[in-house]
Amino acid sequence: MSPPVCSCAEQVRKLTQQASVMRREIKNLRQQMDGAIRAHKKQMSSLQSMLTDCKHEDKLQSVSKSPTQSPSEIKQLLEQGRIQTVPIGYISSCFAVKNGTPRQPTICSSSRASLKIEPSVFNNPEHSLVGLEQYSHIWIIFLFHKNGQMNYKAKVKPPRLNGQRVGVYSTRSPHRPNALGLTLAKLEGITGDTLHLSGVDIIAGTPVLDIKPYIPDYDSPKTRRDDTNSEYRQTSPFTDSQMPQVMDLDEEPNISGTSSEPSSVLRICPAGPSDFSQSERSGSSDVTDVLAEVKNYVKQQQLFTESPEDKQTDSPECTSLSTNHLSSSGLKFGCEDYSTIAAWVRAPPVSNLDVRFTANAEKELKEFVSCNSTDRTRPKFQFLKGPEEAVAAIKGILSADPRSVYRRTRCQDRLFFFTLDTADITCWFGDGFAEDERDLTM
Ligand SMILES: C[S@@+](CC[C@H](N)C(=O)[O-])C[C@H]1O[C@@H](n2cnc3c(N)ncnc32)[C@H](O)[C@@H]1O
Repeated sequence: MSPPVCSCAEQVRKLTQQASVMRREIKNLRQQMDGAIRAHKKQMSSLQSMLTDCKHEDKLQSVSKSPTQSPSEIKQLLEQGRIQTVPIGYISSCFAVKNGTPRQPTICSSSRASLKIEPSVFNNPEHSLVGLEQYSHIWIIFLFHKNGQMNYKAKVKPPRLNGQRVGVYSTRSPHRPNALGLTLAKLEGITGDTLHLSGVDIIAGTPVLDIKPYIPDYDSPKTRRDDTNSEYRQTSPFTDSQMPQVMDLDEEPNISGTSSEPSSVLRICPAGPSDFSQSERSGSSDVTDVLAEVKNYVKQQQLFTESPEDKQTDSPECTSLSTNHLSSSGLKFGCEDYSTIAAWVRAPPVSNLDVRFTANAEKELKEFVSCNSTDRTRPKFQFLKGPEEAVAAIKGILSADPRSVYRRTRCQDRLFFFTLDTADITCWFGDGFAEDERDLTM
């Protein structure tokens, strides 16, 4: 029996109604979903911009502030000179530890190091170096991070002053408030985000806070180096009789001269091929020279303080200047344009030391190959380009006597060890001469 027509039509009507309800529900759901998607998108975009802000904030924080500081606090701290610094990179160096590291870069121009700019400081660290390749030298501002307890005193005893105290700010001592070091290094080249340097006095792992190009026009006042009267411009607080007490600072020993006094002559026997075994003696610097220089200096000072009426200016360093009249301070205009340094820095009464190599050390050093070598059978330097550079570095370091005053004056032990690049150096300091039976070891 077939169903009645009316009930079928009724069913169709009900189904049609249900379908239309369902369509409405679907439409509603779609609208809700669209709304949700829009809201989600909006939320995502605001989250994204928050994230960008956070990243920017993080970067700023990582460079100059602690995470807890707000921008206004940072501004305030900056104005007070109390910002927290963050290294722009860390030094890789042929000097692993302080012992045996030259006291100034000029002592050891063949030393090598590199500095990679931290990616946390710039998104593209290599961009920060664009243009720097045009300079031959850069200033490196770094932290003496191995100063231990950060002790510092107003007066320090530089090693080469044999116990004498001077004001910390008249020296380049690492032990100073803020423990900041300043080195003028040679820029050998740049590859990507990495600077290749030579002539450094900085140990491996040293945090670098800043680098700047060396621009002689800005950084170097006129000197009398190219002038035969240069010595006359040096200032010294010491009289002739005091002079011998002042035995140079460790900071800038004069490396042009070698010792002429038997008591200070060293014979050092760690490393070096035979053709380098005798130090090339260049120039001479002894106490007599320094005293003569100081006498000249004192003479010049007297000339400066006399009035023009008393004395017609004919001092050697001023005759070349067109303005020879006196300033209000009593100094001649023009003369003060020239830089002056303490006499005991420019020409220290302490002579440099002679450096010699034993045959065995020469032989062992010759075994070393350059950092660029592919020879795996021989000991290889990590930074140095070969034995010649190592010899130059060793001579520079030892001729300036890297020992502490205590070690030099109180210890019986004349042996001294240090590490240069991948080579361990053993040497012997002696009066006049000494033997070295030790080997250069890797
Ligand atoms: C006398 S300081 C001079 C440094 C720089 N040229 C200056 O004038 O500020 C050089 C000595 O500092 C020491 N030194 C180097 N790097 C250091 C570091 N990261 N922490 C502590 N001492 C360091 C080494 O012993 C080196 O002989």
